[in-house]
Amino acid sequence: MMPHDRETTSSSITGNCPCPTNACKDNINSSLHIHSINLASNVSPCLEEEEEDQMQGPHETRRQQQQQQQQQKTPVRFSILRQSLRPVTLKFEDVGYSITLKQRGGNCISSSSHPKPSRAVLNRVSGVVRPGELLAMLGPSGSGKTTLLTALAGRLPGKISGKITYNGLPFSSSMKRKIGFVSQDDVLYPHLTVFETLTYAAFLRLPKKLTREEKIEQAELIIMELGLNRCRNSMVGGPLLRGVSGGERKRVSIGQEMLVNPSLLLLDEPTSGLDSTTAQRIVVTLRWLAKGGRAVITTIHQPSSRLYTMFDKVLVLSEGCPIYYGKSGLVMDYFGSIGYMPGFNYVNPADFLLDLANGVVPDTRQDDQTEFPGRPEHNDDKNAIRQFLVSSYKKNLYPALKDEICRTSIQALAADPARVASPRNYDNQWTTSWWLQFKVLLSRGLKERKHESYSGLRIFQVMSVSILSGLLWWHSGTIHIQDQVGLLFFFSIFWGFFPLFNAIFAFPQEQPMLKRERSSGLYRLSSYYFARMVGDLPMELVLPTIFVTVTYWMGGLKPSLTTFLLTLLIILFNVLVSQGLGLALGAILMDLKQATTLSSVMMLVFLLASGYYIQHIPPFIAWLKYMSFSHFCYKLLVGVQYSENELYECGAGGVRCRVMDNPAIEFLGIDDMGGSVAALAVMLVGYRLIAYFALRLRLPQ
Ligand SMILES: Nc1ncnc2c1ncn2[C@@H]1O[C@H](COP(=O)(O)OP(=O)(O)OP(=O)(O)O)[C@@H](O)[C@H]1O
Repeated sequence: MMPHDRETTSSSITGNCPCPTNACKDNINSSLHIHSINLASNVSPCLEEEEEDQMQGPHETRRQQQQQQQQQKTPVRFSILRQSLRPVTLKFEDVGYSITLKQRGGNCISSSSHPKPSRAVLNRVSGVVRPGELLAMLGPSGSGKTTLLTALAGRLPGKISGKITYNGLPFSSSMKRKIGFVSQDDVLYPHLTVFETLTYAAFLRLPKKLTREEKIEQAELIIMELGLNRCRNSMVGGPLLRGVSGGERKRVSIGQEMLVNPSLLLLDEPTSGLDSTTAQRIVVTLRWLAKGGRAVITTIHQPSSRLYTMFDKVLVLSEGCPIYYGKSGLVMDYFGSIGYMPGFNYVNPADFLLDLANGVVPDTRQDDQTEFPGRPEHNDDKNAIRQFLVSSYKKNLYPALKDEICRTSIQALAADPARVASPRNYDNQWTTSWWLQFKVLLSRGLKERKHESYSGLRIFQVMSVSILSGLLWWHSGTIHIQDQVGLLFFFSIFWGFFPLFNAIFAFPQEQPMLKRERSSGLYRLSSYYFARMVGDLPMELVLPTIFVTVTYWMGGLKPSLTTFLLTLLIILFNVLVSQGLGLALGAILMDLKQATTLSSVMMLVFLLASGYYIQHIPPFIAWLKYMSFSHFCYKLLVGVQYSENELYECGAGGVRCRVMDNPAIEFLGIDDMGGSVAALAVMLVGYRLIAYFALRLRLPQ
């Protein structure tokens, strides 16, 4: 399984392999090529598949043999993960972080009777991780591991004290593209399959110079590497949709970040909830990634002893304070030197470390009569033990660590002349072009939302309302002009409400994914925004078109194709404006409850102020109608339906009246149609601009 082990065994055959891509032409790429053979031919598929193979009949086996032969004929693969393109040395010095307490008396660290308004979550934590090293952060739940990891990834909001540098430089927008961050909660699109998720990630993350096929190939390699082949075509799933298992989902998250070919990879509990074999497989992969010149940091809960031995360094936290930082193999010696020799029950050093970090020393050999100054006499005083461990760290390990940090600063500068020669190299451009980002995001959005957009329920909702209203207004005719005007008003209101409430969900629902991907600098906000707008269009326009077609002709409106088409155009215009308002409200508030409440109030105001229900609105509040897109839509609909000099039957015995004399139409006024179109156009652009800038403010730059 360990890829770098395979590398040594198969390098001898590189000379014979055909070189399929341009990328293979130079020396660097020929080393990628070496690895490709390993991955393509030597990677053992996941265990389940091997077992399945054994159970399959000869026909299946023959098919697989054919596939293998086919594979041998196809171009040999290479892996971008073979080597980090720009190794990064991460240093963190005396990192501190506090949170403000919202409620009084919630302080679990301070024993003071006067609770402080803030609580230290991290307290002067330091360390260095060089390319090629795998650092594990251990500590009890709540000890600050995730907080530190998030700080190191440059994603922690608020003020962080101390210093965090990457090759001696502070966090920058170019650095964020070199960091892979796997959070504890898997943020993935539930309706995409494993293969689709990783392929879209490859399209967005891998550099322009790779072709589409090469990017797909990289996604395939990751699938093989993480043992996801069996579930490659299963939906990822989420809280409301059953998909792949939790462990598989975690591996998909890791795979996504591996596709950045990160220089620095940070993982928050990547093995949680996994069986020990899969956990080991993941740590082996992390180790391999580290050996490819990356700095890898992972938090981990209770690693088994065989996992523990794979870590190069360990950082142990206890209530935000470090109690050990150093080589994983020296941990027992260190704690032995300060008076905590592990007893025979501690086969796993991680168990021993976690007990100590909790202030528990139940099974140590303290009967050796050696004096350890300061060591608490009573093993049941957890706070005293923790304090002793923290002060021992400060006395014994911290000075050497400071030295190491200092030395690393000088080495990092020497090892990275590119930075000195051309600091601007660091401000690199986007990995992919705007157009490619747009295309990928559009395709991904369409796939992810097709279930929602084309949901039978939604179609049923619109169709049933259209048929019902067609029946209610059945062949109304101008003789009942008031009813006809009512139908036009209903058009403007229904197609104001419906798109508005659908659009409100767009950004709040996608926020976690957007935050994650924007933090990694995957794409421009504008490419995402346009892809979203365009992706929503088909369904936003198809449903009202069907609705209007059915209801217009059933409702007996003017039987003129031109009038029908104009009516349809006005309603589609209204739909786009209303959708824009929904997007803006969603982006500003980013809270579904607040957004739906506010929009229902707004729509109610628009409904009342549009001029259909109340025709004598007091002048001091009459301006409200100018805020209402429904008012302009209603006015335009009436304007195209009736002409100024048109007559209609207004009484018994064939009495005819002017349309303009009808009180509702007279009050509305059907002059100045151009003004209404202009008002809607301003709203169409304005709401979308507001939504865009609100998103910019809300999301990481
Ligand atoms: N934004 C926040 N608001 C309130 N408390 C916070 C916040 N961020 C961190 N904390 C607190 O800081 C402490 C450290 O949290 P953190 O998530 O870093 O711990 P952890 O070691 O990763 O825990 P676990 O292993 O359970 O994930 C916890 O007590 C947590 O409640």
